[in-house]
Amino acid sequence: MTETLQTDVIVIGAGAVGENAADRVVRGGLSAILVEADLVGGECSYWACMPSKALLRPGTALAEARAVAGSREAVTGALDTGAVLDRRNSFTSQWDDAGQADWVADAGIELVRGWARLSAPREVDVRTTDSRTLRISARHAVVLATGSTPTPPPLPGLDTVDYWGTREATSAQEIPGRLVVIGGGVSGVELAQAYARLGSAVTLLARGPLLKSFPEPARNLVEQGLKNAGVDVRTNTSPASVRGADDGGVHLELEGGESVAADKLLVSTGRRPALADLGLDEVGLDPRTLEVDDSGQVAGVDGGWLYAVGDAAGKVLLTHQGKYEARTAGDAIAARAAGKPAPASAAWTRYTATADKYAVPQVVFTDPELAMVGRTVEQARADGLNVSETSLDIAVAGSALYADDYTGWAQMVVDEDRRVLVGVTFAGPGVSELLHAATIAIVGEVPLDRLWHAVPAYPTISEVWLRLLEKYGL
Ligand SMILES: Cc1cc2nc3c(=O)[nH]c(=O)nc-3n(C[C@H](O)[C@H](O)[C@H](O)COP(=O)(O)OP(=O)(O)OC[C@H]3O[C@@H](n4cnc5c(N)ncnc54)[C@H](O)[C@@H]3O)c2cc1C
Ligand SMILES: NC(=O)c1ccc[n+]([C@@H]2O[C@H](COP(=O)([O-])OP(=O)(O)OC[C@H]3O[C@@H](n4cnc5c(N)ncnc54)[C@H](O)[C@@H]3O)[C@@H](O)[C@H]2O)c1
Repeated sequence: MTETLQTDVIVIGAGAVGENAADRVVRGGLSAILVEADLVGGECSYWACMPSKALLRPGTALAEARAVAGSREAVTGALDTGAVLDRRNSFTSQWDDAGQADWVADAGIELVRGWARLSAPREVDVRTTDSRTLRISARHAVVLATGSTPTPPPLPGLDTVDYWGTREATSAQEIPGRLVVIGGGVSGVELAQAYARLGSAVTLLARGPLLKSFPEPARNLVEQGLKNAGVDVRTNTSPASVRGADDGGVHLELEGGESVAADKLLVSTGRRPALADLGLDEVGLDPRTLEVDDSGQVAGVDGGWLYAVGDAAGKVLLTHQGKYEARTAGDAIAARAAGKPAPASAAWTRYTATADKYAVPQVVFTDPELAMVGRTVEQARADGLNVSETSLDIAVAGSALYADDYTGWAQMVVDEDRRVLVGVTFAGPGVSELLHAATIAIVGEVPLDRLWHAVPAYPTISEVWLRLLEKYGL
């Protein structure tokens, strides 16, 4: 028998993004049901951001202690692998979502556990985890916050071997002796370095350069950091086939004729929005061509009741940006339900995720870190902007104090017609905490002549801002 429920807004997917969307509509005075098929908290909490950073941080902390004379002499041991894994396990709450489910309840959101599918406009059927069938109807909106799924490469033999995706790599309880990683994107480089520092002999295969979308001097520093950690980095290298080896591991033939043997294979070759088996066809939509506007609303839906946010929307696959989309969509839903105008076309309103286009910050948490916000020179020129580029090595009193032989690089991209920043990149130890200043300068469109008055404290790495502005000509 089908049970029925009614609410104002149904949110499908209780990852970080779905949680925020539901929270926002409840804060806006509406009721919300949040449907989750797996763990409340989603990928970021249990198999992505949190565990991957927990695996990286101890290696970075140890390397930073070794980079300073005085503390270097005090470091006599190696990483304690068991303690690293225990700390990672505690960051994922041992893959138990009770804490997050409590947060959902405290936020006034109703949680339904099960797999949700659209069955009609504003209507969702849920096969619950305890095998009931629910039909939920929404008075105002349905929000897709279903995340993304990995896209494995069409590699001959891959379906015959037992390989890791990022889920297995972030939740593993043992460190493989030899690990081969396919994919030179952010997941690939972060996990390659984490495992190398935890004791694996790691080979990283990238079909092009590492971290292709970042400025070359910055990604070169990360590549050197990986090599310093012992990773065998092979750029412009693709596997031709893989098969199981007699010792229980894997054997890869590379396109150049070489081969690599390993105990484990990690495939991290990207992700795509998780829109399959959601019933989109039931409401006349093709999951392959979903168009989502700046307020999260899906195009071509009568009455505008369908929204998509976070990885599911496919715009920017980052937790913080997805949560921002969730806040803007949640506010837009609440405003529209109250009959207020919430146009998606006006930039920088609380109903539009404008920063998705101009000011996305991202940190690659390797050692050294790579932190970038906004556009590269190439992206800005492709957008028709008249930009200049100023770059230099990070060499200020703060960086010298931070680490002996500190090596870093910084770049700013300036829109010359408006004399404002449109892109900033830092690479080097400890630069991730410099990034938010750049994000504020870009979002605030702070004129360079005013930025000149933002004096960095002495002696911090932030003094690189002063050097950049001086080199620019101020
Ligand atoms: C290894 C790795 C490391 C990363 N590190 C970072 C990082 O450091 N910083 C960062 O910003 N981003 C990072 N990311 C990206 C980040 O994990 C994602 O952008 C983020 O998790 C997306 O959140 P989401 O809520 O949109 O999706 P998800 O977290 O995937 O949540 C979607 C939820 O929907 C549920 N669901 C799907 N379909 C249904 C259905 N039909 N019915 C019910 N429930 C359903 C799923 O079970 C899931 O819980 C990383 C990604 C990876 C792979
Ligand atoms: N620190 C962070 O913020 C962080 C960390 C990890 C992941 N993420 C995000 O999660 C998403 C997924 O990360 P990801 O690293 O899996 O994806 P990605 O898209 O960043 O990188 C995928 C890599 O795999 C390569 N690739 C794709 N198909 C291939 C093939 N057939 N053969 C060989 N190589 C192939 C691509 O060239 C690319 O280098 C990204 O959007 C990323 O930004 C963020």
